[in-house]
Amino acid sequence: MSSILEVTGLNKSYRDFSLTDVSFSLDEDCITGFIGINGAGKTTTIRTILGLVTRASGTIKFFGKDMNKYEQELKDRIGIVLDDGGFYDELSMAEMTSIISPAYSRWSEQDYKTFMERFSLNPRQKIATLSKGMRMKYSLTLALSHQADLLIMDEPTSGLDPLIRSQLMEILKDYMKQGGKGVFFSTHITSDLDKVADMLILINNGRILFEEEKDMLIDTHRLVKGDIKDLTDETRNLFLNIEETEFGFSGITNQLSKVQKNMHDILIERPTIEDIMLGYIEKEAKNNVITSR
Ligand SMILES: Nc1ncnc2c1ncn2[C@@H]1O[C@H](COP(=O)(O)OP(=O)(O)OP(=O)(O)O)[C@@H](O)[C@H]1O
Repeated sequence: MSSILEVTGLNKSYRDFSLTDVSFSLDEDCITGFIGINGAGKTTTIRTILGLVTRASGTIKFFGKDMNKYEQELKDRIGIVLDDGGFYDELSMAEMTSIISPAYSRWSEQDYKTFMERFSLNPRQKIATLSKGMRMKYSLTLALSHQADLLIMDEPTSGLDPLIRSQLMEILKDYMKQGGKGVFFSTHITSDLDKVADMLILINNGRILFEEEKDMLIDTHRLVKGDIKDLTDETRNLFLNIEETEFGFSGITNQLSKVQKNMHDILIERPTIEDIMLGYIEKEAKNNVITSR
């Protein structure tokens, strides 16, 4: 499998936030979910790898080529969906499209019309009058209309109703069927990824906490529920996080066999992506408290 994007040692600082040594890679034929809570650094990472904000250090290679040297050629091959879209509000979608489409060497008027119809968008409607969801659908239409080899989307599902969200997931699966393509999309709505993602990358406080195959991640973690009296210093350490209530505890573990050896009368469930994400975030928060003491 060849690499579609390689990000190595990316650093970027704002006054109160930094991306620290962000490295990851995307393989072709993979849909990768870029997950993290609000303010984790998803948008900053995406904008930085696309060269929309400057970086302090790091290398970015799309399709094996350096973004600094081949920016125009590479952007021709990337379908981009950003939250603001960068559109001119006073234009209609048709007028905006006539400005954007010549920038792409493989623009397909047929694909454009198909997606505009699929999303029930009227090309004559002014951009200023589009709802948030319609704006997102228009962005998606543009990204999907120039035979891109990689789709990079920042929170594409935010503002979309559940019907359109599931339609989008189907569109992504169809897009991948062409072969040799890749999708990278950020979201904090992890349920969107359950059906479609192959890989997951978790970012928190500007650092990558894991980059893992989704199925592997779910297979190696379990949600355990049990009685608080079974929690000792030793057993607590077997969990990424623990939530205690008056009825008992629940926690995420990646050491199930040890948990089973040391704890009895427990319920073991398959975790969701969100359970695992929160487990790692809470574990990091706990570690940060310990190291800052
Ligand atoms: N231009 C900027 N100047 C200063 N700080 C910024 C700027 N852009 C982003 N930040 C800060 O960087 C941090 C990460 O923001 P970012 O938008 O990358 O997070 P996110 O993971 O995309 O969040 P969300 O899910 O809420 O969109 C935030 O604390 C934000 O305030």
